[in-house]
Amino acid sequence: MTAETERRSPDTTPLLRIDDLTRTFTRRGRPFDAVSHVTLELDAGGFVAIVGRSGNGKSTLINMIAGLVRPTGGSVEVDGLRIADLDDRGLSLLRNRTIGFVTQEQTLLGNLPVLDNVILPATFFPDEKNETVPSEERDGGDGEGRDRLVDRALRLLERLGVDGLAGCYPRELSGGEMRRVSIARALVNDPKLIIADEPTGDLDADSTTTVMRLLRERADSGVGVLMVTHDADAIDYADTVYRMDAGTLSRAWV
Ligand SMILES: Nc1ncnc2c1ncn2[C@@H]1O[C@H](COP(=O)(O)OP(=O)(O)OP(=O)(O)O)[C@@H](O)[C@H]1O
Repeated sequence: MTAETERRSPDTTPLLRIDDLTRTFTRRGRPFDAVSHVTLELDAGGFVAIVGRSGNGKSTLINMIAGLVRPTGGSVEVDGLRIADLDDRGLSLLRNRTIGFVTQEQTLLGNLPVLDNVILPATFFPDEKNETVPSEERDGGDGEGRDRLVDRALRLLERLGVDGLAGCYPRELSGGEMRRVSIARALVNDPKLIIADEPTGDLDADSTTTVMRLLRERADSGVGVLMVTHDADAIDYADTVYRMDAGTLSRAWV
């Protein structure tokens, strides 16, 4: 860890700090700010929802938080680490261990059954220090560690009402079932920060309640949750709601 990437004191640092974040794209020769000078802090245990019309920059914002899109200006710090200071491996580790990312698109691996998809994040980086996952579960390999990991994954799948699909392949699942499996995969490593892009897209009312109660519980237990949503029912579970409009973020009173 270099001086620049040294982790700051968790006592003084919010879990997520976004400072003057901007991303400019160029389309048909004309530059525009998809995200424009956004500043936001999220503490451990906080639950923030971001709403806004399609194309207003929400996905670009959360992709910058996850280090998938590089900012044009400003900075993102997650758990005391500046995203811009991390190399590819550092970013992968952060995404794997600190952030649980529920993407808008379906990203389950088609050649693996549901259960293997869910435990996959816990099988990465077997030789790295991992503070969130008990050591005996880190390798996801043979023996007791794998059994516990499988137990944890099955409990999450059960909680989300899709444990009966553990042996199925993604192509055999509906959109809403895939969404719930993706949520289980995002939570399996007990992330400190959950970023969820439309986590209730494709879900019926009962499944929406199940998912939102799970996210709320995680927040109540000290996890930071940042959710992008169009779903009025989902918004009710957040502490604070922001609106994204033409790349800028402001408090929404809903
Ligand atoms: N790589 C890119 N190059 C050029 N323009 C882009 C690129 N990615 C996104 N955009 C544009 O940036 C704007 C913001 O896109 P973004 O996907 O962040 O919106 P969004 O609010 O998440 O929309 P939705 O709710 O439909 O997912 C859109 O106008 C989009 O067309």
